[in-house]
Amino acid sequence: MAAPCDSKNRRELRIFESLDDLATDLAEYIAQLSEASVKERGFFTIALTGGSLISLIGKLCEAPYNRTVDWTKWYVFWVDERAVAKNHVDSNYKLAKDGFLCKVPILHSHIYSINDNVTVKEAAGEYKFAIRQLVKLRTIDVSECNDCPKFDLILLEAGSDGHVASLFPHHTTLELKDEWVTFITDSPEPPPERITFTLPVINSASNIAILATGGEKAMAVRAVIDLSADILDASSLPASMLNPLEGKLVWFLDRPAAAFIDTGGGGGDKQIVI
Ligand SMILES: O=C1O[C@H](COP(=O)(O)O)[C@@H](O)[C@H](O)[C@H]1O
Repeated sequence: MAAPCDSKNRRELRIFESLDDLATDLAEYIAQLSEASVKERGFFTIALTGGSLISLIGKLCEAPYNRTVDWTKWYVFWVDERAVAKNHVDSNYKLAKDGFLCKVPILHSHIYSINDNVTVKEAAGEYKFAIRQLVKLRTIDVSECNDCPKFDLILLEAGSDGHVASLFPHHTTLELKDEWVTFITDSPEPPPERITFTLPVINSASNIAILATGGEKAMAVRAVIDLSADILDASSLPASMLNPLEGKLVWFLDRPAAAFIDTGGGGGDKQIVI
């Protein structure tokens, strides 16, 4: 029986002068987590998302990481997927395959993409089943707080409305406590049908990295980071509901996205524990 855990809410902000600086630091951060997980558990389980994230992890495909990362120990998942064919321009799988997976030697059998040939309900069920099998084998670690899968790293990107994965403001999916994976048919952003991890799974990860780049995300970033304690209705801003139970949350921001938060003045790349 899992014991409830108190969230330590360990959060860190990393703010970069350029996207190139951000991408360099992000690649090093992922490579270090991969090395630590492989050393400790023999595997590295990572869940990807869509958006600009994939191009920002591109430096992992280059030297030194293309040689130093133990790619054969990687297991790749998706935090969310859109219900479109795998060769569709909106597919998060296609984005990751073309921009990242085809450039590194991850084993094909370790890539857990979401079925695009069945209904979203069936795809969510199949995906949950696959994850459950890997939890039983301890390829995916398990949270001692709630028996949820505990991914080594979940990568997210905040939308300008504060959504993360396919968890949108005020949506009932934000209330799910017992489901690992769910589906929606009414996404406010196209396409309407999507499959997504729930908050309990995301918050059970050992590490959550969330990216926000560009000025159009600055208001949402400010609301989550500076004002999160004052938000009366957290569901208006799903990114404010990221609250790792045992893990660590790191925000990767460029200057435009960090424009409205207090970074203590001065320029240069910054790392702030909050
Ligand atoms: O719809 C989605 O959006 C987010 C990123 O938001 P964007 O506004 O920067 O496009 C993405 O992370 C998520 O995987 C995706 O399905």
